Order: sequence, then C-alpha cells, then structure tokens
Amino acid sequence: MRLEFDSFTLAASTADLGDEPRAREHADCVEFRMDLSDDPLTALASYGGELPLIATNRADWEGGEAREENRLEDLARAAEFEGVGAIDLELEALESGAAGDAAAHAHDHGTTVIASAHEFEGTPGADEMRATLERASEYGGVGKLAVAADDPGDALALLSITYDLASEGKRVATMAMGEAGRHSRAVAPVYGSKIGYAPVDPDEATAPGQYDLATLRELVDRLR
Ligand SMILES: O=C1C[C@@](O)(C(=O)O)C[C@@H](O)[C@@H]1O
Repeated sequence: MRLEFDSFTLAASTADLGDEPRAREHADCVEFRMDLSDDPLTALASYGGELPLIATNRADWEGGEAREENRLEDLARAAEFEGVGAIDLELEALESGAAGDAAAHAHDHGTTVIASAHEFEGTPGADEMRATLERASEYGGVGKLAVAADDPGDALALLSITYDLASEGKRVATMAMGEAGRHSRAVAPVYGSKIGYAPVDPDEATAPGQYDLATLRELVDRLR
C-alpha cells in the first residue's frame, strides 16, 4: 500500500492503531505515532486495517518522545510491513547520514520517505524556509516543513513558498502550527501542500493548532 502523495492526502494521527476504523470516514491514511505507542512493532505486525499507514517515530529533539536508541532501526522495520505506505524521517537525520540505512530500506520495500523538518520556536525567514523545504523534497518523496506561527503573516510566508515549490513540481507538505497558523492547515492544500494531519481523537492533538479530523476534511474539501 505505497503512499504516493500525488494528490492531497489527509492523515489521521494516532498512537493507537485500534483507532483506524474511526478514522476511515474522513481520512485517507493513518499517521501512526510510534513514539507515543507502547509496543509499536507488535501493533504494526497485527495491523489489518483498510487505511495505509505513515509510520512516524518522532525524535525527542524534534518535538516527539522517541529516544535515539533503536529509533531509526524501528522505522526501517516499520517500512517492511505491507500496511505501511510511508515512513517519516527527519531531514536532520537524513542530512547527517544517520537515517541513510532506514531510507534505503524503505526504498527497497517500495515505501515512500517523507523528509520532515519542524521549527517549534517560531517561523524562520522565507529564504531559510524555502531552502529547508527544497532540501527535504530532494531527500524524500515528499518534503515537509512545520513551523510555529506567531501571526498570520508567518503562515502567509509559508503558503507562498509552498505555492512556489509546488508550482515547480516539487512534492511538499506544509503547516503553520499554533493558533495564528491554524488556518494554514485548511488552506495549504489549495497552494499545493500534499499532506495534512489531524488527530483521530480531538483531545490527543499531535501538534499545536490542529483541527479535529472531521473539521479538517470538511474545510479542505470545501476549499478546493
Ligand atoms: O510532522 C507532522 C505534522 C504535525 O506536526 C502537525 O503540525 O500537524 C503533526 C505530526 O503528527 C506530524 O508528524
């Protein structure tokens, strides 16, 4: 079930694959947050849901809860499962070479790599965002950038870069986190962003400013 992300794909984020049936009505895939799950490889081995999975094992140095020990090895193993259509690897880990084996393993198994970067401290300047997203889209089948917006102008800058890169044929996914950036989650697909994230359970958001799943689905569908 390879995920190509050639059109907008809505991912329902959860730490519990038992949530998948609840996600089906609105989501195109499930983002399995391995770093928030107790025994993620066992959960993956018994997964029999309909929706393809993005496996994410977010590092603690990038907003998640996974320590480095076995983190990338577990992602590589996740890529072997039939139900996993993509794995998410941090751009920083790809650029340092640490995630090279996991990326190659994903490639061997026909699993897409999402190369992601998160900036929780604010919104970098436009040149830096563009450069990060360009590098990410070279490493991955999709390059993803999430930034923390302090005001709507931050989201506007990110949307503008999203539009430029998508117009050049690059596959990108962007979102501005936080209240000031929330609308970007609904609007970014109009400008070419290929992945959106929303929690299955509204009380279990995986990033600041996320809409609940049904709301994001409706907003995206109405705007396009
Ligand atoms: O990278 C992302 C995007 C995200 O941080 C968001 O802002 O929606 C949510 C995460 O679960 C996911 O891995």
